[in-house]
Amino acid sequence: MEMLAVKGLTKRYPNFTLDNVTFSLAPGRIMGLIGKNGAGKSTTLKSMLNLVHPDKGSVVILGKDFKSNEESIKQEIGVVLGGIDFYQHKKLEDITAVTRRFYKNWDEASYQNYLQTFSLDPKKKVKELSTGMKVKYMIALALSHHAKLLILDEPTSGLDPVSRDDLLNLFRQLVKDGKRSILFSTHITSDLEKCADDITYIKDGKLLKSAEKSTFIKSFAHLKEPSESGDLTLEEIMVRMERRQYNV
Ligand SMILES: Nc1ncnc2c1ncn2[C@@H]1O[C@H](COP(=O)(O)OP(=O)(O)OP(=O)(O)O)[C@@H](O)[C@H]1O
Repeated sequence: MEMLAVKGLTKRYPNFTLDNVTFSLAPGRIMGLIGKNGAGKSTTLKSMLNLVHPDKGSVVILGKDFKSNEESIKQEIGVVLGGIDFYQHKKLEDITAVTRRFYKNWDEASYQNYLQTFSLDPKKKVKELSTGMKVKYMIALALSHHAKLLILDEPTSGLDPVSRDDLLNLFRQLVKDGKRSILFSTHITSDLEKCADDITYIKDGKLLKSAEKSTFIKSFAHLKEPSESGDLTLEEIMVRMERRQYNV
């Protein structure tokens, strides 16, 4: 069974349309959602989760239609969009106390274990955490209710190279038993060279390509210069696809 199947997702804003986006994610895999600023990555994630109401399309998560099973599916997924900056003055233990009540399958032993693993002090306030620690705390909350699908909007942005590498390693560990999958948006393409299995590329609100990483890269071979040997990097693919001409 697929972890996630998005079909024909469409969201119209006055000056932007997310247009008929379709992709799917299998168990045990990490998918990177890429696209330049304003391409529609966040709109894709928000529309999938009904945080903004899509005009068309269907989203099936863990075999169930999201719209008609929203409450039960939310118990089985972990979503980190935008972080926890609202709660700057709250202690982690207070945020956890609220979160814990929401999830029927909250696993306190797992939670305590993740706090230890990630060196998180529950007595600390959000404002006292580094960006990397905040992301790890959000992931600890998601994992403590045994989320099978993690959906993360730019989890590595603002992280230094060492913290980013650490988080990407964690992502690989999380999917290694084949029971979880991760979908995350980023414009740091080197993240994906390191850790993604699949790439979904949104350009101007449209799906340009969604495929397993090496297939994805090979499908852009036509962008290579005659003198270039080997595959293009994801960065080269994005830059060449998006390059604009200025008549100045
Ligand atoms: N609530 C809204 N009302 C109107 N337009 C919106 C709204 N939210 C987003 N948009 C528009 O939708 C487009 C896509 O935005 P979106 O945030 O999905 O892009 P993104 O790929 O996530 O960009 P970034 O990499 O900068 O985060 C933008 O043109 C944006 O202005």
